[in-house]
Amino acid sequence: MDAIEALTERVSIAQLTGPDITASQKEILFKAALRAPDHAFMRPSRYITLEGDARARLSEIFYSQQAGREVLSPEKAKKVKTMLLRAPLVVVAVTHLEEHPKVPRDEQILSTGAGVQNMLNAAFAMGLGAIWRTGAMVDCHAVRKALGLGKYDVITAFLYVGHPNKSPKPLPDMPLSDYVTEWTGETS
Ligand SMILES: Cc1cc2nc3c(=O)[nH]c(=O)nc-3n(C[C@H](O)[C@H](O)[C@H](O)COP(=O)(O)O)c2cc1C
Repeated sequence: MDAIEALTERVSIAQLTGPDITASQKEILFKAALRAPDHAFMRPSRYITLEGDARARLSEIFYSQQAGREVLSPEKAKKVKTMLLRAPLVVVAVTHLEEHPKVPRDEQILSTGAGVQNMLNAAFAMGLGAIWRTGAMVDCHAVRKALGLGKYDVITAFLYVGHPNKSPKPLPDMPLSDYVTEWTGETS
C-alpha cells in the first residue's frame, strides 16, 4: 500500500485474529516506531512484546489484582482474564521519563505516542489490523512490576496487532475545515 493511502485511510481495528505476526512484520513495526521524532535524542521509548502464553499470564496477573480490590461478576472476570488474548501480538509501549532542562515530561510521552502511531500506520500498510488501548492495566501495580517497570516508566499504550477479523470500518466524515484554519496575521 502507498504511504499516503495508509496515512489518510488508516482506521483502528479491534476484531483481530491469528496467525502470529511474523518476525519480519515485527521488524517493520519496530523500525517504524524508532523513527518517531525525539527531542534532544533522549530515546525515551521502550517496546515490550507479549505473545503466546505470556498474554494470558499478564492478564491473570491483572485479574488477581482487580479481584483483590472488588468483587467481579463472572462476565467481568472472564473479560479481564482474556483481555490480552484479543490479538496475537500486544506491544506495551513504555516511556522512560528523565529530567531534562529542555524536554518536559509531556514531550517524552508524545515521542512514544508518535512511535505508536507509526506502528499503527505500518500495520495498516502491511494489511494488518491494530488498535491503541490503555485502560486500568496501565496503572496496575502488579502488571507494572511483572513487566519490570520502575517509578519513571509510563505505559503509554497497549498496542494490539493482528489480522483483521472484519472488514475495516468506514472512514469517519471529518471535513478539514472543521479542524484546520489559517491565521492570516491579524490580531484581535
Ligand atoms: C492514548 C489513547 C488511548 C486509548 N485507549 C483506548 C482504550 O483503552 N480502549 C479503546 O477501545 N480505545 C482506546 N483508544 C481509541 C482507539 O485507539 C481508536 O483511536 C478509536 O477506536 C478510534 O478509531 P480510529 O483510530 O479508527 O479513528 C485510545 C486512543 C488513544 C490515542
